[in-house]
Amino acid sequence: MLPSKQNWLDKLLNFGISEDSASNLNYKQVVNLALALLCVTDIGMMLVFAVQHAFQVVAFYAAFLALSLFGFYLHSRHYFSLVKLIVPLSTMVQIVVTSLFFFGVDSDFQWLFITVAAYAFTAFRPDEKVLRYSVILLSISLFSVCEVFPVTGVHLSPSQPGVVVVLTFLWTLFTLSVVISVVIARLRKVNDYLRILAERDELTGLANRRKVLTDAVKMYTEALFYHQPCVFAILDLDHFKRINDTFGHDAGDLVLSQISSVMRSCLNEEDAIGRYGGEEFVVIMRNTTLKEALEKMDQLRETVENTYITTEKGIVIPVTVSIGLAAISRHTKRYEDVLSLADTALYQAKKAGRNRVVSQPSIV
Ligand SMILES: Nc1nc2c(ncn2[C@@H]2O[C@H](COP(=O)(O)OP(=O)(O)OP(=O)(O)O)[C@@H](O)[C@H]2O)c(=O)[nH]1
Repeated sequence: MLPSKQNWLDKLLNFGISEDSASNLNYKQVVNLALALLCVTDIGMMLVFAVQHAFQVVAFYAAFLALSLFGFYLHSRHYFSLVKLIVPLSTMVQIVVTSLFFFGVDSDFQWLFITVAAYAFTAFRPDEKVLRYSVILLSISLFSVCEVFPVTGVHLSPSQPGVVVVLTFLWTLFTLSVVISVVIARLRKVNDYLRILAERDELTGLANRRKVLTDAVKMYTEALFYHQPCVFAILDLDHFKRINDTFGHDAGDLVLSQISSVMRSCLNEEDAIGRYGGEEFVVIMRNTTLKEALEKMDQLRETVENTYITTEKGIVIPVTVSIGLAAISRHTKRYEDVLSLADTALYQAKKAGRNRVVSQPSIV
């Protein structure tokens, strides 16, 4: 099967980039993209001039193609800073020589300097301002040289400059849109990653308090809107302080993370679970009656009771959980009311001896 377009693009953008270079990731990807675009341009130019039998010019572009490929090699050998400079310098030389000596400035080929400026803005970090603005200034100067010395191209017939103008415009447009779309795609990925970080509890991998409460509001509203049953549960590990005091805080962390996975595995995809705080969790079961939720939570309680957490030192820690349940009803005006009822039920479960499930209202 052929790899998807996204796969190809990702492979190209990440060529020669190792895990440890995450802080430079976007800049390195822009350099890879620029190298790839340079290769495509050089191959295109070689074809154009080969058709015109201008083989010295073909050799000129072949040399720059080799330089770009060497750039990929250097990149894979971690000479990133060098490659980052080779790209704009190689591009500028090619644009100047092509404008002044091959196509002539009538072709407006020199407008490709816009892509060098775009590169300078996206490939150099904010702390590399000197390099960034040097490249931009050099591009502007060379562009001005091309505009001031109106040399007629030696390789274009009188009608051809117009075609080159159109192609230059299209290639600039294409290059800029590729750079912009890559930058936007990267921003989106970073954004998604940050959102996941902001919504996840680091220790347990479950949703954190903010996320599970957002889910609670959403599921509460949906249940009211579609007239579906929905149950909230608060789960609290029993005597957790004792676990910490007896086996140490690290063992407590281990219990929290492993019991979280066990609890998640007892739920459906549709159910939401999150760490409410400390050793307390919230579960929201959509489209579930109180009776069904009681059964499900009792199974979960039993599974936790039968799970023995073993520490690195081989110490086995028994864990139990108490659970309070409450369903959305016409008496509940806000999701906080349901949570508060579930909390009351949890208190009753604790008071009645722990390791049990109690609902509000209770059903026998
Ligand atoms: N290891 C560890 N302990 C935590 C964490 N968050 C909270 N705790 C501890 O959890 C304990 C909760 O204790 P309590 O609120 O007294 O509850 P409990 O001992 O479970 O007693 P009951 O709930 O009445 O069964 C406290 O000792 C907290 O320090 C955490 O992230 N890691």
